[in-house]
Amino acid sequence: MPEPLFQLQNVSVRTGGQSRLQNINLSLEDGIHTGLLGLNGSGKTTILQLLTGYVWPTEGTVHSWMGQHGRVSMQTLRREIGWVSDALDDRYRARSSDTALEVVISGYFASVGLYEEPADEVTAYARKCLELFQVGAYAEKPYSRLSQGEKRRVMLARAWVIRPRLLILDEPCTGLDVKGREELLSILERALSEPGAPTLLYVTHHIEELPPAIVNMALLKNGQMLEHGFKKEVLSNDLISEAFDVQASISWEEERPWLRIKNKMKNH
Ligand SMILES: Nc1ncnc2c1ncn2[C@@H]1O[C@H](COP(=O)(O)OP(=O)(O)OP(=O)(O)O)[C@@H](O)[C@H]1O
Repeated sequence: MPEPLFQLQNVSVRTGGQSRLQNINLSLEDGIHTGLLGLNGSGKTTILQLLTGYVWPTEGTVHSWMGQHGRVSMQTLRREIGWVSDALDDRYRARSSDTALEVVISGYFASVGLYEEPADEVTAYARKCLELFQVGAYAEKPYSRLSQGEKRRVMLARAWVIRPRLLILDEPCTGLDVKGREELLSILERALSEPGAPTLLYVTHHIEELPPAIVNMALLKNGQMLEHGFKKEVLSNDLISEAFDVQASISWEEERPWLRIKNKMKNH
């Protein structure tokens, strides 16, 4: 059995009287890439914040491979988690002259902007990460002038440069056209087959963009876990219809699921 990287046990989160998650049990296994799926407001971001210690459970416990949250240094843990999100991209908006290479190296220092002189090995590895995500040619270009697809790949390289154990991709295909999405997914798939690649947690509300490498799925609805387990069992017609409040069916093309809506709103 693979060892759990993270385990949420009976976790509930309430903030300011509002329930965000209720009685969540979730185990992320080392080397088993997992997708986290649910509509807007279903609790996906709250789970990410729990894993990274930016939100604490009102009830229940969170464990990582380092130990129970609250008993281990969150700073040390965060050094081993790569997180790609639009929120991070936004923080680079004001830094229009940073090059793609500087953006990647800043990931090594867990900063937005580069304030330290990197060792040669760090710079060399940052270039390798850019190559891995096929944006090596843009190393000296300002990040702000890259296309959405190129920016996203630079951000992947930024997350990769710390050699994370867990790689969180939070809606990585938002804003990409179909070609950009497919390019990103195939480059990601190749990167995940590299020796020492991290375990992936892929967060989305779009089924079509789940990469083939995903093995397990966790399906959320209204702050509750509808189902968690092997993807082909979790992504069933009934469970997806329930999660998305529509009559839906899933068809599989090799390892990729595609969604078809049979009719409009389920309960309307
Ligand atoms: N800081 C907060 N204080 C109170 N309630 C919050 C807070 N952040 C989120 N919530 C609520 O918690 C629930 C889950 O939100 P969350 O952001 O985790 O969902 P999500 O699945 O990530 O949504 P999206 O796909 O829109 O990002 C929602 O009802 C939301 O309104």
